[in-house]
Amino acid sequence: MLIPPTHTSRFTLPFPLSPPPFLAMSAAFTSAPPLLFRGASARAAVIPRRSRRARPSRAPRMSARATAPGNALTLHVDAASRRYPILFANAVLHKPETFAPYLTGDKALVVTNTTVAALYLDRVTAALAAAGVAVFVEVLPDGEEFKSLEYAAKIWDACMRHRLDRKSTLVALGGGVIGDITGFAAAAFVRGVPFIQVPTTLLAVVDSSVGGKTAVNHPMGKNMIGAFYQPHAVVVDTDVLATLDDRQLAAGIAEVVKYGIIRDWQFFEWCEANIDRLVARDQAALRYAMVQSCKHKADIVAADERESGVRATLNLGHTFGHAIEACMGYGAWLHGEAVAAGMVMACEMSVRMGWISSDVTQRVERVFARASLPIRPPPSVTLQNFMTYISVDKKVEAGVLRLILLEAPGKAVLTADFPESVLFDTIMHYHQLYKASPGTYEHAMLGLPQ
Ligand SMILES: O=C(O)C(=O)C[C@@H](O)[C@H](O)[C@H](O)COP(=O)(O)O
Repeated sequence: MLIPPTHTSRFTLPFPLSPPPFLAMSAAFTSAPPLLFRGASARAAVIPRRSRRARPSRAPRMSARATAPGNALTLHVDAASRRYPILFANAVLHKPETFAPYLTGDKALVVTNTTVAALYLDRVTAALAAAGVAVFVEVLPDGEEFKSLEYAAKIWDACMRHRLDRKSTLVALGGGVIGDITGFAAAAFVRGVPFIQVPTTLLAVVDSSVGGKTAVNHPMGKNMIGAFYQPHAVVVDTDVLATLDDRQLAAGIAEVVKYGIIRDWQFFEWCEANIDRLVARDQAALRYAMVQSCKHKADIVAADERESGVRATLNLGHTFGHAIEACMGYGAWLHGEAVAAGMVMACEMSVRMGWISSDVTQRVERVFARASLPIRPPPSVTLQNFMTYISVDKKVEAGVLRLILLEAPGKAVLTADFPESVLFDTIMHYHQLYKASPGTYEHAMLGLPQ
């Protein structure tokens, strides 16, 4: 039996929680132990806060170093387990020299999806072959719903079939799903083979390809099965963004804006001022956004590779967002879309805690709305659904729920220092908004499944 610390209040929502319909067979949910809440009075901020009404953050000093001539740019990620480059260039996917420095053995397996294969697979396989390795290919279906153990096993089958060995390289050519599942397959195959990230979505460039979080989803929770496993290189060919559809572009913009919200308010203000350029794919604006985002990510990963502290702030909005993704069925909402709505919810909760003014939430909502991102959770995800998925969030420790909230504009904090009522009220706020004005609410969800 779990004995909670004395200052921790027990979670009071009725248990056992009911699973959403598509998980009705899952006994694991119905036997879930209660979450614990520390409550607002306890000493609980995991990353210490200075004062409740802290000032907006100034731009942090970033350590990622940039090298490379001309239009090309190389940043470095100094993770504790591996140092590796993020290469920015254009029109480089067909060039053997793009990959050659990072290939170790005599074989490479390119993992991609059906959409990306049609666009870029030929040039990547040609470049790898010209770099001197035997090249094999595994093409997965496109979508978050395929980021599962079943599809990771297909990658391992391919590794076995083609007799890959410890020096062989896996190449993840695609967006976040392909990067995460391939990285996970690389981490586990013969206990670890080298892999190269070749992100083809904005979200993968600015977020998932950097930092070594690899994983597959479990029906009960997003990214629940995975490993911290850094790539040997991240190759960003900025030309690939030209083929990205508008929805995918917006999903990436959500993660770009996140860096401003969590640690660099000046960058948020730059995003506010330049959101129309980003949406219009202005090359200079996109490049600036990508480089700034990767610098932030590299900086955080260098400080805290395995998320024992500051790295958790990258999870702003993810507790709510992951609940939306899992509850709606993986793939119904894109990750970036769910996280955008989740970030709005986290801001709203921070307002209710009295830590930031409502003006901050409104500004975040305006930027997301201009990028055609949802700023409301779907009404079909009930309070109980939210709590069911939140109960398996990776930031829950010893049964205590911890969230990323804002203590100031540009200053995120990992904290258990909130009463459960504020969390419930925040979630219920959206249900009340929906009831009061379904039409307006639907507009704020932009036609996504409800
Ligand atoms: O790199 C990180 O750390 C992040 O949390 C970045 C997130 O934006 C990303 O979605 C990540 O995959 C989420 O990780 P998880 O641990 O919440 O599953």
